[in-house]
Amino acid sequence: MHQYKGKLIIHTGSMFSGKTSSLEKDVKRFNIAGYKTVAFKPTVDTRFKSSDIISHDEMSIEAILVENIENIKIYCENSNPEVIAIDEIQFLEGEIKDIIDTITEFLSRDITVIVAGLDVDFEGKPFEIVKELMPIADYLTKHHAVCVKCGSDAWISHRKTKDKERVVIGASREYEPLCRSCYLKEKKEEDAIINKNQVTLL
Ligand SMILES: Nc1ncnc2c1ncn2[C@@H]1O[C@H](COP(=O)(O)OP(=O)(O)O)[C@@H](O)[C@H]1O
Ligand SMILES: Cc1cn([C@H]2C[C@H](O)[C@@H](COP(=O)(O)O)O2)c(=O)[nH]c1=O
Ligand SMILES: [Zn+2]
Repeated sequence: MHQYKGKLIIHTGSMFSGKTSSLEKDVKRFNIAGYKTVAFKPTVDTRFKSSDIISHDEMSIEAILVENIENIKIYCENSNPEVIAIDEIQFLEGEIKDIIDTITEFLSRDITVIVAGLDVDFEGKPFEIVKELMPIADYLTKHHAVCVKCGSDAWISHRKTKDKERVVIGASREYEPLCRSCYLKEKKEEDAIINKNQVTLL
């Protein structure tokens, strides 16, 4: 009866672009259509202190917390879902190859996989797993937040704090979506302040 099988659906883009709400909407539609669906999210994102997937506009769906793709594989071996959703895939621990191989295996077993994840980090560097999954996708949507400086389509999640580690969990206190032009302007201003401080220290 269920016609929709073994598709990879990717929602990517910057923070606040609607990746999570789109994944949630897909999951809700598959549930309405009667598909056996399960959603996962990596444990690293502890923003909401709940296992639910919660979007920035506070829509939520139930999810299971996992550390790596092996956890997902084991869970699915026992529960046989027809549709698997993974939010924040960039935070899934382990080898990229293992993630790709497992997702490919799900697809070959007619399981549909929906993933949401950032395409680039706060410096514009690609998140490898999303980059590697893109060519395999049946449906790939690059979503755009609104640039908070000029209202254009955002390209990057600009980090407002001084933290330099790649992973810093946060929301609008720590990040703002910016278009390329506003981001480059912001970087120039930040660099000018750093240079000025260095001169003062000499
Ligand atoms: N600058 C912005 N541009 C677009 N949406 C924003 C912005 N700031 C806050 N939002 C909110 O974020 C929601 C999208 O949240 P979500 O689906 O969780 O995005 P993502 O998973 O891509 O971070 C929008 O529907 C809107 O309510
Ligand atoms: C850009 C960027 C983001 N993060 C963190 C910040 C948030 O906790 C998530 C992204 O959540 P969203 O659902 O896409 O809004 O990722 C990070 O750790 N490092 C980064 O460079
Ligand atoms: Zn802008």
